[in-house]
Amino acid sequence: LYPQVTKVAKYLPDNIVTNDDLAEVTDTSDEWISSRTGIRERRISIKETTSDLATEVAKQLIQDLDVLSIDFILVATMTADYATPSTACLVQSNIGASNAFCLDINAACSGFVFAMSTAEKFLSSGHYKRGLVIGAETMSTMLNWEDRGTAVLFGDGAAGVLLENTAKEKRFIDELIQSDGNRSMALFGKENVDGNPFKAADHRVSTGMQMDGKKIFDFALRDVSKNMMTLLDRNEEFKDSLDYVLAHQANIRILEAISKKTKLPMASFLHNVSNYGNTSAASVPLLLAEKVEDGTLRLQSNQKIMLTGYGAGLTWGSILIKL
Ligand SMILES: O=C(O)C1CCN(c2ccc(-c3cc(CO)ccc3Cl)cn2)CC1
Repeated sequence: LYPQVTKVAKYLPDNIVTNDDLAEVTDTSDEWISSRTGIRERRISIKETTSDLATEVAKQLIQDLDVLSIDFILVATMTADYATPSTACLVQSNIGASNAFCLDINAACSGFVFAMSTAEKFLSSGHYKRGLVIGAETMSTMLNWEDRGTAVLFGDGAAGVLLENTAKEKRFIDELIQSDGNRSMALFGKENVDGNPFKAADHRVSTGMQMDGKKIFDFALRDVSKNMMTLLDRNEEFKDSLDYVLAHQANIRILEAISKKTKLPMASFLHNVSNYGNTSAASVPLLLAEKVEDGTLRLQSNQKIMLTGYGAGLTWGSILIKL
């Protein structure tokens, strides 16, 4: 038996922040944000942490399951509650999955794709049968709210899948997972750890996300398009009949540009960035969950999809899946 997606779930903080709401707290406008990114609103958590969001997803995924049958929990996040313990361990405690091993994966906006690739190897090894793979972020905790160029792009949210060895034929068809650490400083951020009074002033890094938008845009257009085409060119069956691309939802303009460069029709690029902004590792699973819930995608349908992540690291990667 082979690994397959048997359930999807999503969870979003209630608090909706529109572009106009942002225009009241920083020097921006609905026109600037929506014309350049396609984003109209996003969720900003008031008191829920990343582990709270991930736990709500996990609770939905284990419904009518024996929680003790969960072999592992992977949480893809760059906004973990703590450096340690992992957010995955907090989720384990919250749902009582006492037989699972748990770990976080930090591959920024490629996190969910990297975690799906990792989970598939755990399941294909024959050692494990069932696992949760969740992308969860409270990006609002790491934004530099003085930098209107980045603070307006991101949002909070979580979504994930139940993966089980229940398929009679292979459904994870192929993958191409890449990184380039040489370009790490094009997009980076950290928590405020400069409280240490002994730290020399010139060793203090300003907190929050810092992004060279142009460099990242060009990276996404060049490297991600090449990744997708390389993968499709070596999988004829997919190339001719790919149903949908579920790519990281950073910016609608980048999806349009990738569509043009790869000659994959824009209609095949599912998108919901307008409602959630860039939720980093949560964006691909959030799109997957929404499109299953609205019937565009159907589990066990044999629909051919490509999951694609790209972001800080730099990291990027795609997986071809038959649902
Ligand atoms: O048009 C403009 O002036 C600006 C130009 C800069 N923009 C950008 C640039 C980069 C990203 C981005 C971010 C990540 C991180 O998850 C990953 C992938 C991408 Cl492509 C999103 N927006 C916004 C509009």
